[in-house]
Amino acid sequence: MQVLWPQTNTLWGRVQDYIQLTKPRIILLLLITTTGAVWLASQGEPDMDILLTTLVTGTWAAGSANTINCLYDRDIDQIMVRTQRRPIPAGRIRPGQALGFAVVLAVAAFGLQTWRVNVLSALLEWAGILVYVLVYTHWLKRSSPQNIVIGGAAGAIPPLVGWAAVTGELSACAWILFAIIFIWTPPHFWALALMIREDYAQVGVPMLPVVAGSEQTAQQILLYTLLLIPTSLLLVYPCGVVGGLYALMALTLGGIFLYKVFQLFAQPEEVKLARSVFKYSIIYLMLLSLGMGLDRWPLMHTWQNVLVQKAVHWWG
Ligand code: HEM
Ligand SMILES: CC(C)=CCC/C(C)=C/CC/C(C)=C/COP(=O)(O)OP(=O)(O)O
Repeated sequence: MQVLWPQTNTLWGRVQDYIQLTKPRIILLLLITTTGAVWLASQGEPDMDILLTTLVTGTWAAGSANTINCLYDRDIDQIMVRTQRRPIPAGRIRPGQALGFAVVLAVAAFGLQTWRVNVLSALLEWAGILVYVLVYTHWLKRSSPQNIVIGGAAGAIPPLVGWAAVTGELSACAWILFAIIFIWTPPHFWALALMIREDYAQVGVPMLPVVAGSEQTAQQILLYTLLLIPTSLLLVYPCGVVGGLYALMALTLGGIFLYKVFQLFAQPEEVKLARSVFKYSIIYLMLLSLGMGLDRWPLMHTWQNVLVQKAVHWWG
């Protein structure tokens, strides 16, 4: 069968196609979690050069990983309704072009991050690409219903990159940031998979809702969400890198998450509830990262100390 590659005519159309390959909305959230880590590691006073360079190279590295994923999965992406119109399955970008683009992005990310920041953070960016491409996309996605639990480690690497960019090493607190996203990933993804499980079933991808059904998936979502809340608080104690404002935000955001997940647990077949959990998972992670930033905002820190002192005085 002859394959046609209808090219997009205008330059802007081509640029848009390449941007689409990188899954930019997902990158935005990855950058937000990276920024949260940079903020905490530098105690609210980040070096702007380090922050901006890490965000630029993080965009390139994640863009490279996502492009390779689009390339590798082009066979199933062509069949699933959600992914059919992506540039490779729709024939707007050739596989060879996508590969070249991904290699350039990965090499540029490594070079710039090593040159301007440090080699550990650059190596971690490459580790993110390798885990996502080899462990998740190649090894587990099509073979195990636990694919995203283990493969989810890739998406949890950006905070390690941010931390290493500032300190040149990985402390226990960096690993707690990693753990927060690692545990957040199953509720995030399985809620979505509940909504589109027919798509996955059609192409034989063994996502948990396809293999184990809605009830067990909702149960697993609940377990991970229950674990997520105490994990998010480890940054307050024993880490001590954030204080009361973050704790309040983590508890409130976690409480809302748990409420939504309980609703889904009660009615696991209700697609509307799964959609609500999926959308909220994104808002949760955005606001939790914002909470880290706000808590360590220099002025906010002073206010918190004053409030704590007043409270102690009042009670005492
Ligand atoms: C292995 C782990 C993960 C899997 C399997 C996964 C899977 C997905 C899928 C299939 C989508 C729908 C994309 C689409 O409609 O084209 C999605 C959306 C999204 N994911 Fe994840 N995800 C994972 C981890 C993450 C991580 C770590 C982040 C960021 C910290 C993230 C952020 C997002 C965002 C922001 C969206 C919404 C994108 C939009 O509005 O189109 N995901 N995820
Ligand atoms: C440090 C660094 C560079 C880390 C890379 C992290 C990264 C790119 C995570 C992406 C996670 C994600 C969107 C998985 C979805 O894949 P999928 O194949 O299930 O989604 P799809 O079906 O929409 O293609």
